[in-house]
Amino acid sequence: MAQIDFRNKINWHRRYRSPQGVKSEHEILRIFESDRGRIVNSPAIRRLQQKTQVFPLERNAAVRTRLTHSMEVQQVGRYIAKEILSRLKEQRMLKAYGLDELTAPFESIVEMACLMHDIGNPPFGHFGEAAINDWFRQRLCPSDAASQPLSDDRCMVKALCLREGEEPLNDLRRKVRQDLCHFEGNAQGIRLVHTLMRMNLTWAQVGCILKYTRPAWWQGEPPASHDYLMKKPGYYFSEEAYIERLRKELSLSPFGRFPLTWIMEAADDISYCVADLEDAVEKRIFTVEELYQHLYDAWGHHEKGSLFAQVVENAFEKSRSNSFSHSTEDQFFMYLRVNTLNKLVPYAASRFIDNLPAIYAGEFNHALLEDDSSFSQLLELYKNVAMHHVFSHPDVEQLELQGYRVISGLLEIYRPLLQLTTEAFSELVEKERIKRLPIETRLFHKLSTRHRLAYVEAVSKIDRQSPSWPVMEFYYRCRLIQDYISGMTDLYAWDEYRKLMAVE
Ligand SMILES: Nc1nc2c(ncn2[C@H]2C[C@H](O)[C@@H](COP(=O)(O)OP(=O)(O)OP(=O)(O)O)O2)c(=O)[nH]1
Ligand SMILES: [Mg+2]
Repeated sequence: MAQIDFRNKINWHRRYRSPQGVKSEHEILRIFESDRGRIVNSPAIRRLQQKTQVFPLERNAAVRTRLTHSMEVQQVGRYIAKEILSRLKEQRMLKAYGLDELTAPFESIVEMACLMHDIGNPPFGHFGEAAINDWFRQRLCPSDAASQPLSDDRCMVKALCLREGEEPLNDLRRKVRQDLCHFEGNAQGIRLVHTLMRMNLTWAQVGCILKYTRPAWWQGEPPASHDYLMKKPGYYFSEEAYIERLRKELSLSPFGRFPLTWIMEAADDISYCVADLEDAVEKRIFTVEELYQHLYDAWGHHEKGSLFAQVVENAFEKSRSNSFSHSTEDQFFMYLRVNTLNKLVPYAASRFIDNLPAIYAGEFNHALLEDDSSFSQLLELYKNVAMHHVFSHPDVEQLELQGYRVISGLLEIYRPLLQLTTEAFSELVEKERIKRLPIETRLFHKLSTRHRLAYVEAVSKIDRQSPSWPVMEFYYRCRLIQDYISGMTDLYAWDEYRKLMAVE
């Protein structure tokens, strides 16, 4: 394995107009401060304030949104990063790992990746994702393209149907059909940061949000050595060349991950597991007493001094013993959060350090908090109780079904744009108004300029005489629709849907 030297990973260059030459510690710090400014001031971050964490369309402002959740993840990520760096300092390993002048960028990259980690999530979270994928799957049937050209290929788009004897083109058709049916929040995040918002962040900062390393067009099982890292799609065909360059810039192996990404992932896991339970109490899905009982029952085996006793039981007892100054609920969650962090953060830090060679190489095929320790068991406990008692609550499921319906409905409304021929759509893009296409013209005007420009730029690079032109044009047109709909906030999607369905 390569020698650990973080100077080869914390690459402060940018894709465009990159700083050049040798940089001092101070100058490198400034580059990462610039990344922070670009991220914090981005409208995509602000949109997270109206996106679902667990409860769609929530009016109670004390319940978390994706934005308030992301701020908490940022704080936990910073805590883990500091813990790792302090330990390495005590072990006098900072210099050996090339980190002695890079501790501040290390922390900053983790923090900002945490703040951005959900930036590509569509409205209504996983239900929005499922709605997009189901809708495209029903029309493109990627499974029919998996083998030879079929006479009964159910794909509704002519340009994407496989044809005898058109082999290289058929491969492209397979790839496109697969890719478009694997919309994923993390992959959309990469697209947003690079292609749509053109934030031009440092390579290291983007590398840190590449959570999964499977291309969206991947078919079949991922290799066992990378089955965790390739659990979900991490980037699209449209960003293939960019990711290839990113890999070179960060010395990443083909399906390897950037080392600091494991910290972002652990911070997310630690944050949401307690927060989701707290939100459920705020929403009166259960009381603290009922929650405690659920946790107690689900833990099963109770032994004196267990992690459950140290964290959950301790929080419960403390919150009852001094309930005069605050509400029991606030007290319970304060202690539960503090106890949980005090156990899980040091554990995540030691897992990172103990597995540093594999993590540095990008090949550690697990989450930091995924092993058979009691620490991972505690995290699982919180998630299981949330799964059984919160996500499955009738009100939550009702709203999720509505969210699914809204996203499918919006796709249906915009379908006329996908039904135009390549020639007709190209004419519409060029002239922006075509008399014989009144509906398509009006739908086209509703798309955001940023997304339209990304489409125009992508198709401008394709040779219109090449046989792949209609395939690629249609690909980018679908991306355009997915960009537009996934970029909406929950509330915006809801309002748009009602307006366009003319129900008010
Ligand atoms: N309402 C609802 N929320 C859910 C459900 N499953 C998970 N959640 C919540 C729990 C967490 O607050 C949050 C999990 O975050 P993400 O949606 O980003 O997924 P996760 O981080 O697990 O996966 P990722 O690796 O980022 O794709 O979503 C569900 O079925 N319904
Ligand atoms: Mg996530």
